[in-house]
Amino acid sequence: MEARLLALGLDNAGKTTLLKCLSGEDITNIVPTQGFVLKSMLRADFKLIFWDISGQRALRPYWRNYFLRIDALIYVVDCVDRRRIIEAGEELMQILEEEKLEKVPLLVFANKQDSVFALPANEVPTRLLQQ
Ligand SMILES: Nc1nc2c(ncn2[C@@H]2O[C@H](COP(=O)(O)OP(=O)(O)OP(=O)(O)O)[C@@H](O)[C@H]2O)c(=O)[nH]1
Ligand SMILES: [Mg+2]
Repeated sequence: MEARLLALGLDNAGKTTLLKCLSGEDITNIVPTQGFVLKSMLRADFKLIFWDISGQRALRPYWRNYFLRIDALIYVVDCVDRRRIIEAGEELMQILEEEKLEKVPLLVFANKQDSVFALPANEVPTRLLQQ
């Protein structure tokens, strides 16, 4: 069995860190992703293929190039960066308008909950939707 997952979210949200954590890699020296990184993880007889895409504003128009044949979408939100929560919401809304993603399950990952300044995870959906 094989599943293709796409990680999206604003720059600095923590996509690369999350994926490296999942694959048990060192997370001490993570740099902003340039373009995209393809990551493969084998779990028992299950293969997970992750597309880790840059969240930099200039590269966001390219997100849609990865929407084909995706089994799930993980949208990572930096809960400490309250200033950009509306921007994160706007980008998410644009993604959800894509026909190719119509039937694709979405996980919104309320990241950086270890920080005392983080917006609590249960408040994230409402804040993302406020425009
Ligand atoms: N406190 C805290 N910091 C985190 C967490 N996850 C990521 N970070 C930090 O957030 C910064 C950005 O992490 P990245 O994983 O590079 O973010 P990204 O979403 O891949 O960013 P781009 O590749 O530029 O799109 C780094 O300094 C990480 O150490 C978290 O759960 N808690
Ligand atoms: Mg990255």
